Amino acid sequence: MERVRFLTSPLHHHQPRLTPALLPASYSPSSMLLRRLFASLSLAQPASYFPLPRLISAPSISRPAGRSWLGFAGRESFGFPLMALSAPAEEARRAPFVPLPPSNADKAELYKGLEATLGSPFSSNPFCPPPNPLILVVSGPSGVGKDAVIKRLLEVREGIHFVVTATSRPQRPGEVDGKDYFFVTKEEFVSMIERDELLEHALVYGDYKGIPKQQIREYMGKGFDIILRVDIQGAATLRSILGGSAVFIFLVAESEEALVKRLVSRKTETAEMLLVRVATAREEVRHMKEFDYVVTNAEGKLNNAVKLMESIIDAEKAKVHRRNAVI
Ligand SMILES: Nc1ncnc2c1ncn2[C@@H]1O[C@H](COP(=O)(O)OP(=O)(O)OP(=O)(O)O)[C@@H](O)[C@H]1O
Repeated sequence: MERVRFLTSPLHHHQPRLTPALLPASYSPSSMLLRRLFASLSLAQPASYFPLPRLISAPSISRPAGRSWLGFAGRESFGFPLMALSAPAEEARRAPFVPLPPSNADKAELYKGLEATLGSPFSSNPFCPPPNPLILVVSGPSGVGKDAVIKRLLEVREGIHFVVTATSRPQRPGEVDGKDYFFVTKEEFVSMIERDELLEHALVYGDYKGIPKQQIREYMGKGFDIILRVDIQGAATLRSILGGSAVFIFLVAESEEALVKRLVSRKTETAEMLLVRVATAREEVRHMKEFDYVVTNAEGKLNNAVKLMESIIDAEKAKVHRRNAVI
């Protein structure tokens, strides 16, 4: 009996398809149509109803390299081959037919066979290039725990650089110059502004604070993610500079009450300073909606806040449409 070979789409391997390139020499449109009809019927009905099961019983599952699956329409219709396939230019472009090795071939043979049939070697290039370094802008009311959360995050996760801010405020007990802040005089700070060395700067509670650009460039160049710790005013300025290229995270305590207790326990502010900070915090939480994420740093739950920060970083790195910050 004359053998007819079939192609099988990877998505419809139960539906063999005839392709013009694999037709027997005796092909004519009418005989083709007849065979097509038989094939369709035999697929639609149990084999016992059909007198020609052999015609399609063992289709050779192979695909010519570079060949479109559109040689024929599906078995629901009996159309002729599409014109595009029979065009001479298209024929010339096709790679020679390479049969697949049998399914029981060893792994290496099957791999090579798939490559040969597809007509090009499998690429070892990653599907997904490495993520861009992130700029994370962390903000929130005074005393919410920005320093505490960032410090712990840096302990548990590698590849993050905390940008040390320059400030003209006096050093607090326990703070280290060059680690917590660069402590400079007001005059020194003003000359940094004049030399355009700061990405952003502001006067906060009577003291200057600003972010040195060079530090960000240097660490992003080494592939580090960058953390910027700024007050709400600073975050708003950075949003206008960086737009959607950075990730803006708003840190809150679980309640105003908890925030005040935390500030009081820190014992670093006078009563007047506390009053200003608490009143300012009331206003600041209204700006939460201008951030990308909000992280609650609840009393005694510092680690939970840090875990959430890590999840945000992971999710940002898995984004299809990536942020691309340039300083
Ligand atoms: N989850 C938490 N539970 C209990 N105490 C915390 C928590 N997070 C931070 N603290 C404490 O709260 C106080 C304020 O924290 P921190 O200094 O980190 O706040 P901040 O937001 O950086 O404040 P500021 O903006 O005024 O510098 C610190 O004494 C810190 O140890």
